[in-house]
Amino acid sequence: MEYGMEAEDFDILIRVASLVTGAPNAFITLVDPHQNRLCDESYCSAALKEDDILVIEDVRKDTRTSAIAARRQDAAIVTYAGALLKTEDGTKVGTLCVTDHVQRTLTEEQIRLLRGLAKQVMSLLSLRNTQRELTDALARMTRLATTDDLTGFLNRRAFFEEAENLRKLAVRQGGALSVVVVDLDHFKKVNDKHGHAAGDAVLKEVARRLRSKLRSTDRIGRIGGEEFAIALPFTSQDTAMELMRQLQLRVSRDPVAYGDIAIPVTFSAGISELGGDTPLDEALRLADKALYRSKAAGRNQITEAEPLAA
Ligand SMILES: Nc1nc2c(ncn2[C@@H]2O[C@H](COP(=O)(O)OP(=O)(O)OP(=O)(O)O)[C@@H](O)[C@H]2O)c(=O)[nH]1
Repeated sequence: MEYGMEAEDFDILIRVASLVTGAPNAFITLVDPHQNRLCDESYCSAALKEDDILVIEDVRKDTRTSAIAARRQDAAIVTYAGALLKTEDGTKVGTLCVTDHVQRTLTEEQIRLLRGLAKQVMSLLSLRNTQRELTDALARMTRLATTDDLTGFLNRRAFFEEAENLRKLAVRQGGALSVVVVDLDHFKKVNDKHGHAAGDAVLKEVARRLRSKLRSTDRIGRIGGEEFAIALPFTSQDTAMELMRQLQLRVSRDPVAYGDIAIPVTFSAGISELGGDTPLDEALRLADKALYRSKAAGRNQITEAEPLAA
C-alpha cells in the first residue's frame, strides 16, 4: 500500500495524542514504502519490532532502547510510547508516537487511547488512498473515453467537444479560429500492399509527425479511419495554411519505416477559418469540401475553403 499523507490532515490526531497522554511531543513516523525502512532511524524502529504498542518510561533503562539512547546522546527523549500503524493485512507501516523529556507514566486508559488514535490514523491513510485511487481511476477512464488508442489523439466526440470550447472562446475574445481536415492519400493501398499492421504503424508515425508541430493549445482528433481534424485557436486561414505546408513537408519528406519497408505517405487537407458566429459543423463541412477539392486536384495538396457567403 502507498501511504502518502498531507500534514494538515493528520495534525489533529497528532495533537489529540499529545493531549490525551500529556506528553509534550507527538508525531507520526512512516516506513519508506519503497525502501522498506524507517524514515527516521530511532525509537520508532524499536516500536516496529513489537506487535502492538511500545511504552517505555525511561528509554535509557530499557534493553530494547538503551542502545539507541546511548547512540543519540541527547536528553530530549526519556519517555517514549509508539503505537503501531498497521494495515488490515497486518503490514506495519509506521508508528504514532509520543515522547517526553522527563519520565512519564502512561495509564492503561492513555495507552488504550493512543492505540485507538493509531487506528484512526490508519483509517485516514486508507481513506486518502481510496480517494487517490478513485481520482486516478477517473482520470484513466476519462483518458480512455476521450482518446484514440492508436494515435493518442482525441477521439471524434472529444475533438468536437474541445473544438466547440475553442470556438466559444474565440467568439468571446474575438480571436480567429481555423479548422483543418486532413486525410491520408491512397491509404487503402498501404493496407492492401503491406497489411493492416503496416497501416497502423503508418497512422501512428503520421500522428507523431503531425503532433510535432502543433502547439499545446491546438487540438487534434482522429475523426475517421485515416482522417484527422485540427482546431487552431488564434490562427487565421493564412497562418493555418503556412502551418499545414510545414506539416505536409514533415509528413511526406521521409517515408515511414516499417521493418525494412519504406512506405511513402502524403496527405490532402482542407482549411476553413470560422467567421464570427459560424457553427463548428459548418466550418468543418467547408474544410471537408476543400479537402475534397485537394483530392480531386491530384492529392498531396492543401486547399482553403471558399469564404462564407455574407
Ligand atoms: N491499418 C488501418 N487501416 C485503416 C484504419 N482505419 C481505416 N483504415 C483503412 O483506411 C482505408 C481508407 O481507404 P479509402 O477511404 O478508400 O481512402 P484512401 O485509400 O486513403 O484514398 P483517398 O482518401 O481517396 O486518397 C481503408 O482501407 C480502411 O480499411 C486503421 O485503424 N488501421
